[in-house]
Amino acid sequence: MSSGVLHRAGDSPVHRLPPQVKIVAAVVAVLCVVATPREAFWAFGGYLLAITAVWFVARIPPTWFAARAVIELPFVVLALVLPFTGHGPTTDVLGVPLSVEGALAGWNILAKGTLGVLVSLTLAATTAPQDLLLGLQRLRLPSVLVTIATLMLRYADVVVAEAKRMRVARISRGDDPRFLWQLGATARGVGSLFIRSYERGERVHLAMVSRGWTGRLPDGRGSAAVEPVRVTPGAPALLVERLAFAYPDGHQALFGVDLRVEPGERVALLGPNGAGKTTLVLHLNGVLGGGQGRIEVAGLPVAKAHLREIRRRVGVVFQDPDDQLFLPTARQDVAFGPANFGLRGAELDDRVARALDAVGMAEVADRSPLHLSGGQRRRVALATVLACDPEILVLDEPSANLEPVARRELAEVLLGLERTMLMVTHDLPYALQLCPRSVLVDGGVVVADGPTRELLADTGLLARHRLELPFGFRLD
Ligand SMILES: Nc1ncnc2c1ncn2[C@@H]1O[C@H](COP(=O)(O)OP(=O)(O)OP(=O)(O)O)[C@@H](O)[C@H]1O
Repeated sequence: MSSGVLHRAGDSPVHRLPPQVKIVAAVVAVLCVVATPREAFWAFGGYLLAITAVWFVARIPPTWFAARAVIELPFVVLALVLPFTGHGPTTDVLGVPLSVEGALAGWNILAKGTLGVLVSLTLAATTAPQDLLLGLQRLRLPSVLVTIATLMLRYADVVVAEAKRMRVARISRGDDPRFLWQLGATARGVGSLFIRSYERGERVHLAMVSRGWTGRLPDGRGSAAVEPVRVTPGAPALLVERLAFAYPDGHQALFGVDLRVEPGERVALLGPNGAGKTTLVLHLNGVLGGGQGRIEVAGLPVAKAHLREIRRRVGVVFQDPDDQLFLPTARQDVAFGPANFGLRGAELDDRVARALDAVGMAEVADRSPLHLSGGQRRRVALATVLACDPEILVLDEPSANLEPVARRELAEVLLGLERTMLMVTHDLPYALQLCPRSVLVDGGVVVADGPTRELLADTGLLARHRLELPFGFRLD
């Protein structure tokens, strides 16, 4: 959405029209086009004239539409085939007999298809995707449909963003997708684009599941409040015993992990790439399961019967904030989790406001998260989890891709939160700053556990597990 796939930023009377008015106008225009008899050639000319007048007012050059008209290709192909395959009387064109009925049917499809595409492109060009969703909401479309449209837009955004990244990567390696001999590479690129988009979609889904999503849309009626479950007094915040797990493809990632975290502790989870850190944390709120061993959260076993309560208690902030943010505004994204857990009305609004406030993001509440900077997005992603009021905060690489100031500001926010915290990180100074205790995982088992300063001072241990303090960093 943010990438403005189709939306062309501008400030014209057309851009300024309320989105619901534009949606209704577009639907009426398409219905008129469809209802027009195919022989009324003048009417189609009139429609085209009206559409170009809108482009003129909106200051969108026809070339912009020409470049995107490729989506019309199926209509063109069909329109070209029909004169050859149609029945009835024929007429000779350059010695080739063409079906009159087929030609008229082809024209009908081409004219109406083209006008339909142009109307849709005009709407998309002059209305930001999030405004389109707002327009649908104002038109009182069932909230279920608006949510589905939101998710579809988010997915389209994911596909376009991946496609752009892959295109840049290809072009920078000397590839030029315009040439025919690059067709093979382009085809392979499309295949891998879909796999990557699917994987991204999976991660967005995991982040949704982690915030209480059960497949039911939070439409204000569906979710019941979470029943409070009795906490075992004196139980550790987290208890993991002999946890072993293999992915469905047979790859074993965990080989018997033991971990105990007391309430209020802040623990860093360190380890080289592929050590099993993410696999471990995804077990803590039951997103991954089916392995062997025991996991308890405040004495409550992580089992199917308690998953809702477990997910309310264990908030997972994913590594990439884009996996966590998918709704039109930051406020809606932050409300997603608590709404799934049954909060409504003033209570929900209050929870959202407090979470945004806690991360210093109250002023961006009504902006699209996808238009925020990387640091702001990470804070909003944290707010989406804080709003669920979890007792345990699990953060996967919170400082990744942050500029130094944003990294420090996030550390200040995290230090101000009084919660049990488990932080997966490769950023060893960050671990030292935020977590008095560190657990080192490698090869799917815990290989060291102790005060962060002591672990980081053990250069032999770090070297054996491919960890290294940054150049110039000294442990004083
Ligand atoms: N969906 C999957 N299917 C199969 N194997 C997987 C899957 N996800 C992860 N793995 C494998 O499991 C092992 C542990 O991966 P995991 O992502 O937990 O490591 P990590 O410690 O978080 O690594 P990193 O620091 O690189 O993020 C790796 O060998 C990885 O290739």
